[in-house]
Formats: sequence, structure tokens, C-alpha cells
Amino acid sequence: MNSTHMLLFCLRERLLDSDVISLACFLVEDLRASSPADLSHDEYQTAADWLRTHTRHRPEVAIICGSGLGMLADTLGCQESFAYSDVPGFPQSTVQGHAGRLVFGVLKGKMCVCMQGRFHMYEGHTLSKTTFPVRVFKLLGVKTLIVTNAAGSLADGLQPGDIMIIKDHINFPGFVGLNPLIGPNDDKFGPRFPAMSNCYDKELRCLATEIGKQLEITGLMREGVYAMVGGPNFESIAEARLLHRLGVDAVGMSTAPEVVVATHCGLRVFGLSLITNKVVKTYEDSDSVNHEGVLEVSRLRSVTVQQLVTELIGKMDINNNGPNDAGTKF
Ligand SMILES: O=P(O)(O)O[C@@H]1C[C@H](O)[C@@H](CO)O1
Ligand code: HPA
Repeated sequence: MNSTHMLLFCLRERLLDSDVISLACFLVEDLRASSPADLSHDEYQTAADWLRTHTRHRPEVAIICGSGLGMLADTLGCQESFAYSDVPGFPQSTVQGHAGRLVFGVLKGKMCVCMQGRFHMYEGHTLSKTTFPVRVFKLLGVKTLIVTNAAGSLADGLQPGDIMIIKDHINFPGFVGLNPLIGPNDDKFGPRFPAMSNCYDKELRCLATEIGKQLEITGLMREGVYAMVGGPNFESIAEARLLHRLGVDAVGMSTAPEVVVATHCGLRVFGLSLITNKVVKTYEDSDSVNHEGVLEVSRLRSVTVQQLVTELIGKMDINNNGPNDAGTKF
């Protein structure tokens, strides 16, 4: 059932009023038109070639830093960094807590590249721009992508400061046709219909849990399902209740498109959410979330996240490309 069918179903079942349906159909079509896979292979290649000529680093692991988690990049040794504005094709970061730098370096003997700041759909970037760096990383020879984000908790067992290892995601924008893979498929990157049932690598999730035991932080860690909503507003109480009933453990405004594109091109993915707030689910609760509070919790826990990611990179088998890799095509 596509989004228009879904809206018509709601109308028939008298779940929504006809004016709301017309407006929603209009918005869905409008959003679809603004986010096709509109970049050519050459545009990714140009960025990758530019980076290859400007650095001698040849990264195997890429890390995307979530809100307030940019200091992950500070731990890299032998650093070389580039402002996004200098790299051909890279969009600009516009969100506080996302510095807008690409940092190359070495962590535990492995060559890494770190995005100090990511791109979000709500900033007005098309989804192909939002996920642009992921394909550039693939062209640079990256095999594993680590995604981190700040997220609100819907699960009773997840408190601010906890770390949720992402087991799976719900890509809500994808339900209404906002998917970075929409448009002509670039077969050089991956298949028209990629599977998403293995997108968060099981071996890396197990390894992270083991590392959590060694770091004595198991009390802070659990696995869960992350849901991406479009943002930029935080959830209404009715939306929070809906997400909770759907089995979502943590909600945020990023990550899913990056993981879809990474899985499409055969990258192995590990994801974690730093829980920065409880999502308000009752009308009696006078709490409300704000971005400054999100950044504060992220920064307070960033050393722990840094230790977990560093140990994970140190212990991961770089030659295991995970179940989605159909062989490198470049
Ligand atoms: O980039 P992430 O997903 O970590 O950022 C989250 C979602 C919003 O961009 C912001 C809200 O505070 O943090
Ligand atoms: O509660 C939240 N909702 C959506 N995105 C978020 N990012 C941090 N916290 C949240």
C-alpha cells in the first residue's frame, strides 16, 4: 500500500477528514518531488577523487557523529581534516553540535574517517545529499560504517545517559516515499531492491555487548529499535504514544537513510543511540525536551561512547564484510 492508498483507506474508514487527506496527498507528492536520487555517479566520484588527492589516509572504517558526539573524532591519531565546504559536493552542516568537518586518522591501528556533523532531512537537504558522504566513503574503500545519534527514549528500560545498540530501525519517512534510493538505481552501488533484514550487523552488536561487559557499562546498555521521524519538531504526546505502541524503543531524526544507503552498497553497519531524554508520553507530565538539553546529555556521556566505539574498532575484524556485501565493485 503506498502513501496515497493509505490516505484513501483512512478516508474510506472515516479516520481522517477529506480536507486533511487532500492536504496530506499534496504534501506527500511535493516531498517526493524534492528527494529523488538526483546525483550522478560522477558527483560521488569527484568528491572521492578530491579526498584521495588531498589525504594519504585510506580509511576502512567511517564514523558518523550524532548531536554532541563530535568529540569522537578528537581521539583519532595522525589527524587530517577538511571543512565540508572544501569538499566538492558536500552540503553544509547547519545544526548546533554538528561542526561540519571530515576528520581522517588512525584509531587502534585502523584507518578511519569521521564525520564531525551529519546532514538531516529537516535542514532542507534532499535525501541524496543527506546520504552523500556514505557513497563517497564506499568509493574511498570504507568497509564498515558506524552511525551514532542522540535519541529520545520511549522504552521504560532506557533512561537518559543510556546507550542503545541499534538492532533494527523503522524508517518512517520511507513509508511516504522519502527514501534516498528512490529514482533510477545506480547498479554500480547496489541492487534495485536491497534487503534490509540484516542491516545492523549481528557480529558487531555481539562484540559491542562483550566490550560493554569489559568496560563495566552493561547497566547502561541494551539493544533496541530506533525510529526515524522527519523532525525538526520533537514529538507530540499523541505521536509519542503511537510510536510506543508500535514497539519503538528510541526516536530520532537521522540515521535510517544513511543506513539504507550503506546497506545498499554493501557496507557493514553498526549503530548506537545515546539516549538524551525521555519522550513525554502523558499529558500530566510538564517536562519538555529541547536541543540544548540533548547536547548536554550527549557531551556528558561522550567519553563512554568514545571508549565503546574505540574498543569496537580495535577489536573488529576489518576483513569480515558482513552478510550484505556482494563483493566490491570499484
Ligand atoms: O544527528 P542526531 O540524530 O544525533 O541529532 C538528533 C536529532 C536532531 O537533529 C537533534 C535534536 O536535538 O538531535
Ligand atoms: O525525543 C527526541 N525525538 C526526536 N529526536 C530526538 N533527538 C534527541 N531526542 C529526540
